[in-house]
Amino acid sequence: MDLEFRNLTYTVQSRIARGPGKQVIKGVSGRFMSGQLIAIMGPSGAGKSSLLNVISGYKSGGITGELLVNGQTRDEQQFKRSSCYITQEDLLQPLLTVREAMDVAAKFKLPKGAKSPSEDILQQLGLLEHQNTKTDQLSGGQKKRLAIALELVNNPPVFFLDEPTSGLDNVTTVQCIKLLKQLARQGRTVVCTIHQPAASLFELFDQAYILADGRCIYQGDTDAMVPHLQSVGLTCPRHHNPADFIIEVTESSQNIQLLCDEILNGKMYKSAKFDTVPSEPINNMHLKVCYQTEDESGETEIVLSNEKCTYQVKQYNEVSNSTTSLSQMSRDDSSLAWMKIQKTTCRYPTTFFQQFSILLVRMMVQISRNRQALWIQTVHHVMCAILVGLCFFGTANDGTQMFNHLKMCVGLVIFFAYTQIMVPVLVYPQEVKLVKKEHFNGWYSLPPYYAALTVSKLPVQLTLNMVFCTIVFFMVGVPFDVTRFIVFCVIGNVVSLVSEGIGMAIGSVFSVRNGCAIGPAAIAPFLGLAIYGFDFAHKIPLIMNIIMKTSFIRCGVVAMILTVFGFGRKSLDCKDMYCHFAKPDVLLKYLDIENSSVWFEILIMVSIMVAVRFLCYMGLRYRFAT
Ligand SMILES: Nc1ncnc2c1ncn2[C@@H]1O[C@H](COP(=O)(O)OP(=O)(O)OP(=O)(O)O)[C@@H](O)[C@H]1O
Repeated sequence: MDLEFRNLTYTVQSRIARGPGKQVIKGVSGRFMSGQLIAIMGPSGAGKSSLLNVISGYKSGGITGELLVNGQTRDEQQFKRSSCYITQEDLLQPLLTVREAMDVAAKFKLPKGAKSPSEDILQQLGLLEHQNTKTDQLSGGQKKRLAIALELVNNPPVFFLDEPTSGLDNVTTVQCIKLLKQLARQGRTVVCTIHQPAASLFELFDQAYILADGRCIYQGDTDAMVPHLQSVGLTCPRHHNPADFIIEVTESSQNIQLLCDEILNGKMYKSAKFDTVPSEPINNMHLKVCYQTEDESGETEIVLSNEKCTYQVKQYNEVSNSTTSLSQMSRDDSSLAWMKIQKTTCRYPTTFFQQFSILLVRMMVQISRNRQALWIQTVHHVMCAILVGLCFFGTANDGTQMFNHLKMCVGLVIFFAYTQIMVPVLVYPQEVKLVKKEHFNGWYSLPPYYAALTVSKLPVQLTLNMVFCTIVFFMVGVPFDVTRFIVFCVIGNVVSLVSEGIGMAIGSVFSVRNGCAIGPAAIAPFLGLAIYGFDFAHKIPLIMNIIMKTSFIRCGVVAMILTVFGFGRKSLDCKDMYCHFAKPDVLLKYLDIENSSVWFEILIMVSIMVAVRFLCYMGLRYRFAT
């Protein structure tokens, strides 16, 4: 697939300062041909990652200009199905083996019943011997290769990689770039950003696209760069790395301007194979009519429109003839054939329920293998339950301890709220990055992911909450009644699900650093409203009263008190001469909740839970769209 972009700009809007925004990419043009390995280079902050994100579709807002595929304005949905994006960070599903990760990718990406190519790909990429190693135990280079292998499962014709060599040593870097070159030689378009490669590495690339200050200062064959620089009076010293030299010359803004003007901000392509550099910009060459088709006999035919296009095809054949098998592969990978296949299939090769079940199984396996987290959660719940139980041990029937019972109800609700909000706030930002990558690369859609995420956590969460509630209930000595006990556990679980929803909503939108501060802060208003709502509910205007009733902590506490002291609870023992609150009804009246219904409070909490989980879903959609 040949990619082209014309007069591309990308503007980022500051979240804090208002204004026209910062233009990161400034009207650049360029084209990336299939069968080529292309390096986007430039000094730090030049806009390399931004350009890659824009061309790949990973970023979609704040963009102007034209994006074309095989010369035609591209259909974003269709293009996404034909390309994949490999992020700089090695985002791999933890706690799965290499083979399991590959098999999951194959299940998502291939139609049901299709033979999984996992073994062949692992063999080709030298990962077969590590197929039983967990993904988090792989070395940096192996992780990078696995990230590529996962996307190779459905053999997309376009690969985008953001700094694939970052964090790798020299030997592994060369191996990685050679692998990418091999992928390109098989007919794919492989575009990656890279930071000042060594001279030997630079030579491995077919094309260099150099950016400085958001503008293109060179586009063309890597071996044509030094002659081009010389032609504009910037002579690269002998034995100097050309990749270093071009970055060095960008220190001067005059050089940037000169080079940008020479290359027409990317409209010109410099080729070493041309004796004469084309005098006209490439975008006037009508390259769009140069594409491959497959007729009914399966033969690949090259359709040409003009002489300039013939050159491109000759160059392509020259490369692909170098090995017989690769030329065969390039036929198989004919971009048009790919487009034909993609047009007939929907966005995902699997249905909602298939995606849901694959995700659910994957999540359950990961949860069950995360022994450390399971132990920490279990110990936390049991220890806290025992501590609460010891604080209020056997006092449930003591009429003089009524206010301590109230404190216990408030304490239990706060325990569930804070325990459940912090885990997703800490874990979710990283998970969102990984899920965004998989979603962007067309593995699955958001609804089945979200459904699986919600369901997968329930068994462990509900079990631990039940354990906590049981220990507290019996240690404190609340009179046992089946309904009371079940409702007691239900309230704990509902409060924990609301808090988890709030934590997920925060974690999906904010980074860990911000989330840590926002998490507890998000609970605070509910807590404040709860306290305020108890003391002054009868003294404040109706509207304020309604707002306060939306505090899920207040609902939880009220429901908890109604459960502990309701359901026909008998009078408590009184060791003093007079116990004002020995009769539970007196306490409920004093708290102004004698007419409240435990079911109504639970209903409000369930509504809040649905609302926050919907907010979380919308937060994820927002993150994935930007
Ligand atoms: N969301 C954003 N908000 C504000 N500025 C941004 C945003 N995204 C990118 N930028 C700015 O755009 C410029 C280009 O960023 P980009 O990450 O594309 O550069 P880069 O060439 O990839 O840099 P590096 O090699 O250091 O990763 C930088 O000055 C960066 O600060």
